[in-house]
Amino acid sequence: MATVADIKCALENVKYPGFAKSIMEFGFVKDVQTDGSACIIALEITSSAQDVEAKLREDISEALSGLVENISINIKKPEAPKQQSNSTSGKNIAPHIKNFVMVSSGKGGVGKSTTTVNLAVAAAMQGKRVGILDADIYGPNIPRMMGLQGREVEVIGNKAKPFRIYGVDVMSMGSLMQEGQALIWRGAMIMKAIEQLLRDILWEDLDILFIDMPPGTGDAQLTLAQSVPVTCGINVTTPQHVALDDSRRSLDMFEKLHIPIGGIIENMSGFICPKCNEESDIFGMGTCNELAEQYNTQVLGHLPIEPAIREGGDTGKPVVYFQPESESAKRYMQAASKLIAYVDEVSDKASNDSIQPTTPPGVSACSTAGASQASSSKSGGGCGCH
Ligand SMILES: Nc1ncnc2c1ncn2[C@@H]1O[C@H](COP(=O)(O)OP(=O)(O)OP(=O)(O)O)[C@@H](O)[C@H]1O
Repeated sequence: MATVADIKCALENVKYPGFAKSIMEFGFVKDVQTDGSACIIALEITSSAQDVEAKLREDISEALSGLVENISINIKKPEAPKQQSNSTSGKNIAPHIKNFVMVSSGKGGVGKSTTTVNLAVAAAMQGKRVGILDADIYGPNIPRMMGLQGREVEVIGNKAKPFRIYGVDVMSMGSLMQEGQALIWRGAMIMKAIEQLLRDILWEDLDILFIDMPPGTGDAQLTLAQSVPVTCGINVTTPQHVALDDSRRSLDMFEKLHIPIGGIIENMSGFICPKCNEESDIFGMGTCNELAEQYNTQVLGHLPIEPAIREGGDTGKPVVYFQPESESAKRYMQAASKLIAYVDEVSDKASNDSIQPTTPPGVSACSTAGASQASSSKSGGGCGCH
């Protein structure tokens, strides 16, 4: 005759799908009742995904198969989120910021930070209250591109004040680390850093916070999406086919995290000669139109290779602000207004309800390691996005 203790002991072996910890360790088992041959188990889980429920039913039945004959499993779970939105009931650690735009790229060096800077300044020039959060922890270039290198961060209480320049509030990991300081980031550290950049910075009430992400798809992206309801993501790519392949991964990530896709910027699309102003094709042009169609999104702009863009980045004088008559500046302005229109359209729908972590605070939801192993956890295994 199985007892409640026997059943609970067997449930210790049932892992929560995608994680290394059991449903008992997570505290998801709320009640167990048995008369020895039949049992009723009440679970409360944080995922609304059908496949998580189905897997749990299967694993629990298997774990109890030799112990009791009749098993009844009641699972309480959150309501399923609407598609293409990330819902208003999820976590938001910076609620005074109206919209969050995640700027991503499949790989490094394609002009993600350059795009972030120029789109943000362009949006500010169009009357929006704008901020830039440089979350590219591996290569924070925003301070140089915004002319903030060497400037001391002002600390008020235990919070840091963003810099204000060209009408934009700016904070970067680069301004908080010593120059040249190299850090090796692990899952739990990345989570903490991203959360602090949102929570411990004195952000004003902003219309849009542009977030310059590290290249690729990893813990930083997932943490951001879990910390605030990201209004939309944009992808920056160059026109070569190899770059487009990497972009697909980035766009897939948005879909997986239920982040609406605001559009694609095709950067280094053609070359504008500074001498004759003629535009010529170098890496290809217009190749991301098909990608945009595939992901049911828009191309925000085709930005040419223009020396003025690079010079603006190197000297901390964004081209959109300092050379508004240049072709690039005009295209950034157009791209920003397209993005603003999209943000206004989807703003109310933003929610991250469906991707909340099921792990305790400080433990990476992407990690298969338990809380006690958090400091040595590697990302990989299961992740918290359902
Ligand atoms: N359209 C462009 N024309 C000329 N130079 C450009 C253009 N876009 C970006 N660059 C230059 O290319 C270099 C890389 O750009 P940027 O740092 O923005 O890329 P990134 O994708 O953010 O890189 P990382 O992922 O390494 O941070 C910079 O020197 C920048 O000034």
